[in-house]
Amino acid sequence: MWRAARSAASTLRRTRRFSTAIPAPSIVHKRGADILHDPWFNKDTGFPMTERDRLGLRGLLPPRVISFEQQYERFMESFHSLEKNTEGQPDSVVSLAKWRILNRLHDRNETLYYRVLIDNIKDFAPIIYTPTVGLVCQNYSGLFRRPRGMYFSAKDKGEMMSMIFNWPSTQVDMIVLTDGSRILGLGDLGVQGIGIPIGKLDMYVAAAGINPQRVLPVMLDVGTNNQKLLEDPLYLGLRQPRLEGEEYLSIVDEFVEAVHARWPKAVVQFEDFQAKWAFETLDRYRKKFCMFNDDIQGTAGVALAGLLGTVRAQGRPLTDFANQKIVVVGAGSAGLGVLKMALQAVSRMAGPSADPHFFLLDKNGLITKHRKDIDPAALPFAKAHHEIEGLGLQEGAGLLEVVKKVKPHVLLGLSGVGGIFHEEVLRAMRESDSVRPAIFAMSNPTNNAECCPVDAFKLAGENIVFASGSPFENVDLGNGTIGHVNQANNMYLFPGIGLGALLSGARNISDTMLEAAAECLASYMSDEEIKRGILYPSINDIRDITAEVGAAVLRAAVAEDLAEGHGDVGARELQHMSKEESIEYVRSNMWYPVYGPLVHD
Ligand SMILES: NC(=O)c1ccc[n+]([C@@H]2O[C@H](COP(=O)([O-])OP(=O)(O)OC[C@H]3O[C@@H](n4cnc5c(N)ncnc54)[C@H](O)[C@@H]3O)[C@@H](O)[C@H]2O)c1
Ligand SMILES: O=C(O)C[C@H](O)C(=O)O
Ligand SMILES: [Mg+2]
Repeated sequence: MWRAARSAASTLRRTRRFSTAIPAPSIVHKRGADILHDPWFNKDTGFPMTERDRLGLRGLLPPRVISFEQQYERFMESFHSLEKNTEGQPDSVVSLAKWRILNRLHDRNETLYYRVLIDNIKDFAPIIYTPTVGLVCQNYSGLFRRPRGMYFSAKDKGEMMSMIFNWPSTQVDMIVLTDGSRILGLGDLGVQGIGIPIGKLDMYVAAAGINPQRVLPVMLDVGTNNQKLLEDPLYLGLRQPRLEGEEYLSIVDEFVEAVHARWPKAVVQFEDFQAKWAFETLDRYRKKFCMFNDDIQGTAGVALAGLLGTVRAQGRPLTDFANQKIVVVGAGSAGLGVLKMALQAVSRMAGPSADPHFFLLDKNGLITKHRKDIDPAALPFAKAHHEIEGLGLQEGAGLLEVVKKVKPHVLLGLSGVGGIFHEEVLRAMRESDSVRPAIFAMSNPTNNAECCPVDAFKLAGENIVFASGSPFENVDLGNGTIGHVNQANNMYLFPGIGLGALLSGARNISDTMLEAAAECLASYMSDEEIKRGILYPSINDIRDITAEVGAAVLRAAVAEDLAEGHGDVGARELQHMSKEESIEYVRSNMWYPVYGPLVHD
C-alpha cells in the first residue's frame, strides 16, 4: 500500500518534471518593429523598459508601460462600449462588430486575446465559434484582411509536400481541416469555410490549452458547387465545381501525406465535410494515423452523454437507455454518427441481440428497409416492416405522423432545417411515453435549430429536457421556475479528444477512446443538476471538463496499447499513472496565456 502510494507520488513528480507544456518564450530572435508585428511576441504597451532597451523597441512605443491587467481592462471597456454603441442594431451587425474587435486583437496580441477569451468564454464563444462563426464564413471574402491558417487548393497538386514547409512554426500538434462542403447547416461555402477550423482551434486553445503556436487551421479548396459564390467577383476560392471521386481523394491523400511527413504526431480533426466524404475519409485514414471526424464522432459522444442524462432525469437507471424510443431527424454525418454510438451503448447494456427503439428520418421521411438506394450507413437503423406495422407506419412517413404514433422519449434533430420541429410536432411530444420527454434541436447555427427553446417549453410542456446545438438563453417559465437550455455541442468533447490523443501519443483514435470521452462527460453532472434538467457543464467550466475528458481518452489509449507517449513522457510512464495523476498530467500540459520574459535576466 505504502509502496504503491510512494510510486504513484514519484510518477507524479516525474510527470511534472517531464511536463511538455511549452513555457512562454524566454528569448526572441526578432528585434524592433518585427516584434511588435508578431502577435505571438507582441505585448503592445506592456513591454517593460528592459525589453524595450534590449530589443530595439525604445521610441517605437509611447513611454508609459501599461500592465497586462490594465490592457485587459482597456480591451473589455472597448468591448462594452461597442456593445452599447451598437444597441438596437440588427443582430448580424452587432455580432460581426464584436467578431471584428476580437479578431483584430487576435491578429495583434495573442496572449491578451486568449486571456480575454478564456476569462469570458461564455460571452465570447458565441462570437468566435457557433453561431457567429457561421455568419463570418458566409461573409468571409468581404471580411478578409489577413490570412490565418493554410490553404491547399486543387491547383496545388504535386506541390503540397514543399508547401507544408511554408508554415512558420516548427511544431504543429493540432490541425483542423475542412473542405468547406457542409459548413454548419449553411451548406457549401467553399474556401470561406476556413472560419470553422479557425473557430474550432480557438476552442482548442481556450478549452484544451493547446499552445496557439502549435495549431494549424487548414482549408482544402477543391472548388465549390455554390453558384452564388462562383458568380461573386470577390469570392476568394477556386472558381470551379468541386472535384469528385478519385480526383478529390488524391488531393486529400496528398495533403495528409505532406502533413505527416513534417509532423508525424499531429492530430488531425476533419470538420464539416459533406456526409459522403466525411464517412469515406474517416474510413480511409482512421487506422493509419491519429485523426477523427468531429461531426460524426465528437457529436455522437456529446449526444450520447446528453441522452444518458435524460434517462437519469427521468429517474430511471442508466440501463433503461436500451428501452428509450428515440426519433432522430437527419440521416447525415451527425445523425448517423449519433445512432451508431447509441447502438454500441445499447449493445453494451443489453447485449449484442439488443433491439433498440430508434427511428431515423431524412428529407424523404422515415427510413425503412424498403427505401430504394438506401445509404449503406443508414441501413442498420432502417426499420423492417414488422417493426412498424403495429404502429401503422410505413416507408417515408412524415415527422408529425412518426412522433404521434411512436410517442418517443427523445426527439433529436440533426437535419440542418430550421423550425422543422413546428408547433404540431412539439405539441405531439406532450403525448410522449416519457415522464420527462427530451427535445434536442442540435442543428447550427441559431436559425437552423429545429426549434427554439421558448416554443419547446411552451408547446411540448414545461417538464421537458431541452438541448440545442447553438446557444440560447434559459427560458423563464414564471413562478421562479427556469426552463434550462443545454448546449449539446461537440465543443464539450472535441478539445478533450484531441488533447488526450496528443498527450498519449496515440497511434490512432479508437472507438474505445471515444466512448471513454462520452462516458466521462455523461458522469460529470451530479444527480441534483440532472434532476433540474442540466445535462452538460457550464461553458465556464470547459477547461475543467476538457482536462477530465482528455485524461479519460489518454487512459483509454493506454489501456488499448495505442499510447506511444508524448515528448519526454514515454508509454511506460503513462501506464503507471493513476486516474488522478493522468488528470494532473493533462492539466499541467495546458498552455495558459501570460506574458513571458523575452530577454534573459
Ligand atoms: N450540435 C452539434 O454539435 C452538431 C454537430 C454536428 C452537426 N450539427 C448540425 O447538424 C446539421 C446536420 O449536419 P450533418 O453533417 O449531419 O449534415 P448532412 O448534410 O450530412 O445531413 C443532413 C441530413 O438531414 C436530412 N434532412 C434534410 N432536410 C430534412 C427534412 N426536411 N426532414 C428530415 N431530414 C432532413 C438530410 O436528408 C440528411 O440526411 C447541421 O446543421 C450541423 O450544423 C450539429
Ligand atoms: O460547429 C459547431 O458548432 C458544431 C458542429 O461541428 C457543426 O458542424 O454544427
Ligand atoms: Mg462541424
